[in-house]
Amino acid sequence: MKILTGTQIKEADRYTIEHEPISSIDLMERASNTIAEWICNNISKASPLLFLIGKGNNGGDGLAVARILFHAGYDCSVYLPFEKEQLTSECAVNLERLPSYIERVTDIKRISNKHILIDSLLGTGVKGTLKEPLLSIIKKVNSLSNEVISIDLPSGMMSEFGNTDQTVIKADITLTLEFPKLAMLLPEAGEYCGEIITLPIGLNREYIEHTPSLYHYITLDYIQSIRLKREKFSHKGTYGHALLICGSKGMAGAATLATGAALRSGCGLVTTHIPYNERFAIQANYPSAMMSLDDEDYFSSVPKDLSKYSAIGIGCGLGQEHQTGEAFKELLAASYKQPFVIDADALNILADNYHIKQRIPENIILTPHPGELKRLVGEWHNEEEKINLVKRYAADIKSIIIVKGAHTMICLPDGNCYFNSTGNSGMAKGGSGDVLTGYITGLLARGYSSAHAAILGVYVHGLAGDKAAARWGIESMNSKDIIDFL
Ligand SMILES: NC(=O)C1=CN([C@@H]2O[C@H](COP(=O)(O)OP(=O)(O)OC[C@H]3O[C@@H](n4cnc5c(N)ncnc54)[C@H](OP(=O)(O)O)[C@@H]3O)[C@@H](O)[C@H]2O)[C@@H](O)CC1
Ligand SMILES: [K+]
Repeated sequence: MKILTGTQIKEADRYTIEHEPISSIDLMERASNTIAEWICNNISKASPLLFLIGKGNNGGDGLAVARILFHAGYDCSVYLPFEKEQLTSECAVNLERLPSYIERVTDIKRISNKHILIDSLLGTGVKGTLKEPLLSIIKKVNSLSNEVISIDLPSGMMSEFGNTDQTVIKADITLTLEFPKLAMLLPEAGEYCGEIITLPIGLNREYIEHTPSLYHYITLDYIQSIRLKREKFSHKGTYGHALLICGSKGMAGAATLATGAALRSGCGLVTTHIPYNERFAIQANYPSAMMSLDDEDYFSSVPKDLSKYSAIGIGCGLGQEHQTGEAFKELLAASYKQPFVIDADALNILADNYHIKQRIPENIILTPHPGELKRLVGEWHNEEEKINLVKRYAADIKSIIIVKGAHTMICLPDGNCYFNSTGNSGMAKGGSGDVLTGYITGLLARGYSSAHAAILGVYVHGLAGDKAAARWGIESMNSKDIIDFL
């Protein structure tokens, strides 16, 4: 799913009104019906709803939803801190349509803690730092313990960048219209959204298809469209051979997790290159994997006959011994330009070694967490700068960078960025990255292109994490549980 900018969304709004055709007020009504339907299906009528209304069309949505839910039997009241003359025309029409039985709250200090607050103060129209009276209202709301549901965006949040010092409503749920907005997926302010629910409101398909965007949200439909079929008349040779170069003294766990994940990818064979003394964990846990053994307690010698491997993953638990760096260099020189995944210590070796950066083949996949990313691309001061640094580095090495975190971002060398829609904070634990590296290496061996392996790998890894969280709880789940659900 494309992610359009706030400006593009306004244009899509205008285009839809002109070409469907539909009037602006009817489009607002359609959006409001969709929002109201979601609330009817998910929020009990026992909870009183207090609508916080702004003077723009986001406020218009709030007033229309209040009316629809009132007629559906909800206990609704509204708080409107503006005069009628200040409202946009659609907002004013919806104020006129509001049944007089709906209570008008005049003092925000009188909100009871039983109310669910429906935040429709500001949507995509916000510009710059917040002005009064909204600044004080949003600060007040953030000091309360009430549940908050935001319409379109948590009020105050700008759709793309510039949220570093912005005051934003802290929502528990955000019902966003048509597309998630880029800022919702970035660490700067993404935390303010709570759970993100995307509600289609029927903006013009043709306009959306023809509007260029470098940003995409990964959906299940897209994942299903890129999945490869498994042939009936096939054998293990059909599905590729993954080589993992992982583990060092005391770090056999990382290699074991990567191996287990690669075995779930659908590839035909998995070989793990690991120090001889660390081989037991893999033998005991994953008899389906083969091993290539290193005489040292760390990666020191390139596995024999690299031509038989269709993809190579290197880095999990590797350590940063000098000899490991040398062996990495030899590996790159001896490889047959197979697709690579480079993770963890191998990324740190890459960041510190210009000669290795010069030798890496094109179209490989780098999987840094934020600390490793800084070593690769340098420091940033805000999300816009970070994304630009990542795009530049990906273009420079003509490869894919997976920036791990909430809504993991996959940046392709052509500048397209895909944001993940699966995963949870229970995955922020040791070993999750090893599972991802093993799984993506397996997908590359299985025959996926680098871009598809990265996108599919990240999505399925997050989905497995969500299933592990449902089974064990977000606190208790650990990285090995993710493998069980791949
Ligand atoms: N996309 C679609 O297809 C559809 C979109 N729809 C809905 O429309 C919403 C967008 O509506 P919108 O454009 O009227 O803007 P909105 O967010 O309500 O705010 C505008 C007001 O904010 C004010 N303001 C600005 N900055 C401020 C600041 N820093 N601090 C304080 N105030 C500030 C500004 O006032 P001003 O500064 O100009 O005095 C202006 O009056 C969108 O999010 C969605 O909910 C649906 O109805 C149907 C289909
Ligand atoms: K809002």
